[in-house]
Amino acid sequence: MTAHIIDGKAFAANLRSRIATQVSALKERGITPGLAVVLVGEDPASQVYVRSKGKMTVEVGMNSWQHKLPADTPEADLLALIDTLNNDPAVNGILVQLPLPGHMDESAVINSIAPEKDVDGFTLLNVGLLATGQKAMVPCTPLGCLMMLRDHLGSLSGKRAVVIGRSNIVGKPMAQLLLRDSATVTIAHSRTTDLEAICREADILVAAVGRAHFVKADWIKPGATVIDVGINRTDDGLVGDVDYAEAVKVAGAITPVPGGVGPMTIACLLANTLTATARANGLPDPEGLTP
Ligand SMILES: Nc1nc2c(c(=O)[nH]1)N[C@@H](CN(C=O)c1ccc(C(=O)N[C@@H](CCC(=O)O)C(=O)O)cc1)CN2
Repeated sequence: MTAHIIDGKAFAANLRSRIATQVSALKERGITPGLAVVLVGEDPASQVYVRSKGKMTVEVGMNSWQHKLPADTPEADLLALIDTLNNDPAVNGILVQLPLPGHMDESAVINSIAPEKDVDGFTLLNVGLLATGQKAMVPCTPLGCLMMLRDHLGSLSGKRAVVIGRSNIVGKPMAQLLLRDSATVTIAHSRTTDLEAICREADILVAAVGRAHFVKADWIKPGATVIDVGINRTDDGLVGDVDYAEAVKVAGAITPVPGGVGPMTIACLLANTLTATARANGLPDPEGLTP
């Protein structure tokens, strides 16, 4: 028996089409959501992601602005740009593409974004709101994973979830979201002792460790749902954190790489931009786009 393949590409396309419908409805009320994306430097992967974000923002009917700054831009110039965007009422969402060049203080830059426009959900306020179970902007990648998990499993209540990875962008917020859905959550990482045994207890296994084929098939409980967040460029092309070819024979369901979590990241960015727009205009949160 092979696992059900969770098709993130199709799921994301469906999500974008629902977002486009809700954007049309807002436009009829004279409101056009707008997303500003800032890219500093010429990292090739970041350039691809930013281009893709701009294209999809326009496709769902939103306004899109892209600010591309040279790699040696002084941090003060970037902070000044963010301040301008914070004060522009046409801009509902602001995203600074990561990673930033080494001379910049990532935390200072992120926390200069107005929390209500922080569609990445990375500012301290949004991190704290999520951690305390309050209305927050939720980081896009974990939000996309949660949507796919709920769609596949229904209720997550009581399920044993293991998240491998403790990053601020994926691991920690993913764990918060699973906890919020009443899963029993373990955050593991590359230094966790007995990692394999811990993984084997998981009904839900989220791999976000950033190492190609790190998770082996015999770490997976038969029938478990496996979400692979890894994007690793190798000589064999783009691969995830899970040894997919073997894992697919053990898991009950699994996301592929590419075509799993990645496309959901951008769709959820658009979802967050719509949510930020609704909140800025005193409207209820859009249906089905927030946790
Ligand atoms: N400010 C942010 N920076 C970064 C984030 C983020 O959420 N906010 N996440 C990643 C990069 N990222 C979006 O920015 C991203 C990564 C991957 C994909 C994607 O669709 N991947 C495809 C494969 C594409 C390829 O060939 O490279 C897939 O998995 O199918 C979208 C967005 C780091 N920076």
